[in-house]
Amino acid sequence: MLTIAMPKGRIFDEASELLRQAGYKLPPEFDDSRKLILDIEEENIRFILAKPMDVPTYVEHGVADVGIAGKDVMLEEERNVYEVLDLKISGCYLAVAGLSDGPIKGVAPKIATKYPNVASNYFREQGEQVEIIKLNGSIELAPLIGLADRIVDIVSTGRTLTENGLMETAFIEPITSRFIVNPVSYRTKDAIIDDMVERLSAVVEGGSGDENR
Ligand SMILES: Nc1ncnc2c1ncn2[C@@H]1O[C@H](COP(=O)(O)OP(=O)(O)OP(=O)(O)O)[C@@H](O)[C@H]1O
Ligand SMILES: O=P(O)(O)OC[C@H]1O[C@H](OP(=O)(O)OP(=O)(O)O)[C@H](O)[C@@H]1O
Repeated sequence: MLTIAMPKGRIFDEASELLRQAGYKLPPEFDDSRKLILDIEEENIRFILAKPMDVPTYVEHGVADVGIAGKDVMLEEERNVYEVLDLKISGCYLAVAGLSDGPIKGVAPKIATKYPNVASNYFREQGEQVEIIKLNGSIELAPLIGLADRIVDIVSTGRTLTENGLMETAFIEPITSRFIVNPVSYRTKDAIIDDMVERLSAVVEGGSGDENR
């Protein structure tokens, strides 16, 4: 059996749709279940439903053989997993934003973010010394109430920035979801994983993936 770590939340619907297009028979109950472990016996697949940020952790520890994770999560977590396919779903990007795009005053400006590693790597590469403040959500609030000078966060439509009077000051990295694999599973379950990667890849590249099935 192959265990796949699926992110709950935003990515889930697009990832399920991709798997269906690749020919995997996921029952309708799959979409609105509260179960955290779902076995699809006819496909010989077990799904575990995880917080998006935790998916690489399950895969690194081998309790999931494969998983689907945002590139943002991969950059933040730096887990020992193989990133084998860009699924090209749930697109967005990481950016720096603030109340204005002028220079920031002070020696070590405060940067609020859900992504402390991404943010500190980015500012180190820029040669800027900053103080990182880790938050778990509503990041855009931080500059509005004086907790931080800038934020590092995901931008998708740009609506959250606009509605809070913030502007993007730098683009960091484009983000899509990735298919990731545990290194040991890649050796021991190569046939089933290769098959899954091929089928997903066919869908991503434009075919339906199950044309010849
Ligand atoms: N507008 C967006 N905001 C945040 N993440 C997005 C957005 N668009 C796509 N994504 C992708 O979705 C993933 C986050 O999904 P989701 O928001 O469901 O999880 P979360 O950040 O853990 O949310 P929460 O903490 O609200 O439960 C990110 O890792 C990213 O790759
Ligand atoms: O550019 P937009 O389309 O507005 O999307 C970007 C916003 O969406 C995410 O927040 P989320 O909705 O996950 O809420 P959170 O603040 O709890 O992280 C992200 O952190 C931004 O705040």
